[in-house]
Amino acid sequence: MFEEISRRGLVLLGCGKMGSAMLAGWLDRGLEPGSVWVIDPNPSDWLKNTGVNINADLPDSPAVVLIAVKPQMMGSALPDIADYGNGSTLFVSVAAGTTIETYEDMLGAASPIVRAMPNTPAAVGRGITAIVGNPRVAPAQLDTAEALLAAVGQVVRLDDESQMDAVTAVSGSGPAYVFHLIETLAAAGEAEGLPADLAMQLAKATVAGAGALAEGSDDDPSQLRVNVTSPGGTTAAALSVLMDDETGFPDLLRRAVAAAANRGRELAK
Ligand SMILES: NC(=O)C1=CN([C@@H]2O[C@H](COP(=O)(O)OP(=O)(O)OC[C@H]3O[C@@H](n4cnc5c(N)ncnc54)[C@H](O)[C@@H]3O)[C@@H](O)[C@H]2O)C=CC1
Ligand SMILES: O=C(O)[C@@H]1CCC=N1
Repeated sequence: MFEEISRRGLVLLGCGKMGSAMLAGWLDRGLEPGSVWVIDPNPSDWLKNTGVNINADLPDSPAVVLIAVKPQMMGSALPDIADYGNGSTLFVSVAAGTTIETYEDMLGAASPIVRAMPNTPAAVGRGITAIVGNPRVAPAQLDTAEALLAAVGQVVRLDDESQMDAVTAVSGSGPAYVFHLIETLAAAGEAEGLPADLAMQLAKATVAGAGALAEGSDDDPSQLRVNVTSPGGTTAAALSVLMDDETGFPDLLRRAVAAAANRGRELAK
């Protein structure tokens, strides 16, 4: 699956949390470290031990340049790869907010550019990434982007770039909401008298198990919820709090997801 990248190379611009999550997944799945060139002024110890090329002379015509710097760093980072613009190199950006039009302005309108939104479970092969390309992206290049990202989880293709801020708010940022759920579920268990390590073990296993059941079951999540809820029992007591119209999850998550999507729109400006 990595043949073209093995031949021409992959340049990773920025290798922080998201770049490392994807790189870890690719290396686990057999990508040769020698075919990866990372540009990052602050390489982590983990990165230095992977065997990839770090801040070294770059290949002439890499198959893919993957952009994983923060949106606010684009102005200073993109000049390092601008020479690849308007050629056969495929650019794939995972930055929240930064639009395809911005890349066309900075890298050349003839550049094939895929905008992607992955998430950090990519590090364990359980990510999900949404992708959309500009008209310069040939079908085979979109397939390459999809194959690269499919190596670290599921991939969905979007009809329209305008969906990207909502995707970012649901699945790009979403792992943080789930991690916060684990933290607060464990803290609530402690408040009910459990030792901290036991509360955390219960919270992590519950979220992981429920996620696996939701993904693998023929029943939808609302039915799975009903299956846990004995009439007049403990779950019903908890859900009366969580499903409260004014203070419960639905309104809270609606506001949280809207805040993330709005921030994505602001970053685009
Ligand atoms: N962390 C996440 O869960 C996700 C992040 N993203 C996107 O990934 C991008 C990176 O985010 P994180 O990895 O979280 O940030 P990060 O801060 O962990 O990583 C950014 C990296 O860029 C490097 N960097 C700074 N200036 C640079 C330059 N001029 N040239 C090359 N590298 C430079 C930094 O040293 C750092 O290692 C962002 O655009 C973000 O929107 C997308 C989906 C999920
Ligand atoms: O917080 C952020 O802006 C990035 C994009 C999605 C997840 N992390």
